[in-house]
Amino acid sequence: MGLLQKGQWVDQWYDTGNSGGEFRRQDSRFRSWLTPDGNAGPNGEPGFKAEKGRYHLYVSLACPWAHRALIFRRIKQLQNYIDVTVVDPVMLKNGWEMKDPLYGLDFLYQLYLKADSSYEGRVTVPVLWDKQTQTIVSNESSEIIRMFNTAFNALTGNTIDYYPDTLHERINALNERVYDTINNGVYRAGFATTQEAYENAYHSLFNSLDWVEGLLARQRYLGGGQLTEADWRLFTTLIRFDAVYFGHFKTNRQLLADYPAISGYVRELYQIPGVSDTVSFEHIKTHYYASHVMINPTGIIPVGPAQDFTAAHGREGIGENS
Ligand SMILES: N[C@@H](CCC(=O)N[C@@H](CS)C(=O)NCC(=O)O)C(=O)O
Repeated sequence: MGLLQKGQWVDQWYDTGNSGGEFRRQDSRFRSWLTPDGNAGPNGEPGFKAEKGRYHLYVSLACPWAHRALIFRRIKQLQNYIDVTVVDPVMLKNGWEMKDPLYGLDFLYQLYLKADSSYEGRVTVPVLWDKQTQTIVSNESSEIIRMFNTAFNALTGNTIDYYPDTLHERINALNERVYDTINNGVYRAGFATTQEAYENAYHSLFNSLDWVEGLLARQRYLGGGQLTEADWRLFTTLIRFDAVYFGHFKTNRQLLADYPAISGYVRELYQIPGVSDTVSFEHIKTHYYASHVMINPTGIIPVGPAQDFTAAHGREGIGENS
């Protein structure tokens, strides 16, 4: 675990010294957009044109943020348009390691330096790479999934919209709470270095999970009757919860298996065609338990829990009469 400083890789755990023991996630720095025609994206910067075979996605199968991008690649049928490299599950002193098919690199930080030799900061997945200009288009998963949602529609013919105009406000509000308290909330609990910071994260996490359970008892998806990006953003945290966060990050008031609506919902999303192919519990468990030596110094990877995401989800008809 480390970061780039002055063109050099430095092995360093997260610094929580100036934030009262609280883990603060660094903002992503590469924020360009893929667009159908290469015109500027929402942030006004020059865009990158959606083209078959031009872009490459670097992911970790362990990482919930990278997982979002992988799911959108699958559900938007982009497999023949964008190739993928999966980094090694264990991330230690050199950061993410890989067998890079494009340039023969060994470490993800080398790709960041190739894009920008003056880049400073953490080296994270996912990375959406442009082979043509040899740079990073984006390393921000929330924006990569928005690009995948629409940029290739004319090429693939897949026009399913996970961020429909009519639901923007609702989805944005859901995303904000889910990001702060659940997606990033589990990390704020797990990476806290003071009791207070951990407990704050723990309580806001379970307040939000109780709220999600209430919503999902009444309606099929987070935004109502329609599956949206808000569901996929939540799903990648939920699927890891009982196997990793509950124990490793000490978010252990209860298992998700003990929330009836949430657990049926996770099974439903897991069973959507193609999604299970994006889930690797081997990478998920190996990564967290073997990489975070500060939290789990023995590196022992738990054998359990026994889980069956293929069991009947029972979500048909939820919310239909309301
Ligand atoms: N905001 C980023 C966060 C990505 C992120 O933090 N990825 C983690 C893996 S789950 C990572 O690569 N961490 C390496 C590090 O922080 O050094 C996104 O959503 O794309």
